[in-house]
Amino acid sequence: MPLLIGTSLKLYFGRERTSTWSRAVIEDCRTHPAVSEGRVEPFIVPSFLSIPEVAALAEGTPVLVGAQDVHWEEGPYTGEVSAPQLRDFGATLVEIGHAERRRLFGETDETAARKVRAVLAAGLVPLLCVGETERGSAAAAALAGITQLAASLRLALEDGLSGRVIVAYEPVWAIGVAEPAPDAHIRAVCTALRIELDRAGFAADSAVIYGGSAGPGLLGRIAPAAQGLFLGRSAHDPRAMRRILDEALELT
Ligand SMILES: O=C[C@H](O)COP(=O)(O)O
Repeated sequence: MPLLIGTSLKLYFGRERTSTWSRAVIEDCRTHPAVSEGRVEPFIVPSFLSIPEVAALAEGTPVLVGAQDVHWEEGPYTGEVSAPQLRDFGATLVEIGHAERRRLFGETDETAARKVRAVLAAGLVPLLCVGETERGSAAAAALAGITQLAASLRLALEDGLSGRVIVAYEPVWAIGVAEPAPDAHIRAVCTALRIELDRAGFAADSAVIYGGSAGPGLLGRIAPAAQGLFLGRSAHDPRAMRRILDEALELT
């Protein structure tokens, strides 16, 4: 299985920088042996507004394009974006339940569950974020993550939906800081989440990846327990993405 390596641009870049950055990163991905040999599946999650442009740039390459959020219904929901719209505009991944959306916009495991169901029903891939809020033991973090994962998959499983699911383990206390969580902590929690995800019976190419102040140098210390990286700030410099692709090539 290829490693998944990608980033959400959150709300960092405007139109022009998104475009310049995406061109550079997609070109690197197109030509890098880690990608062309199928060892890495890269992904980019820009703002909604840039999805059509980034999807057009990524066409014909293995780079997946995602959305940072979704609504679970269609109809009278002013300001929202639906899963079928995202599909029509070229997204294949949909991020759900990021810590910033939980903290700032009141999202819960229940709203995550509705979104996972809507995304799978539209034939898209949920990129579901889970992670404990406080720093503690790996055992407590694994239990919290498994509980969140089970709650977020509940509605999709009840409806008998299948497909690929990507889980991003992002301990909240390790997002936006100087260092990622300790390697052993990441490995232990990702392993526990992977067992739970496998138990749920989604597609074989489902994966658990790590995010939270991740950057060059980390992948070799946490793979294969983590099957990839969800990058934030470190990916703003396309050279960092390239370095991580180099590291993935050495590993696989
Ligand atoms: O979506 C990405 C994560 O929230 C990580 O962001 P960060 O690497 O800037 O901490």
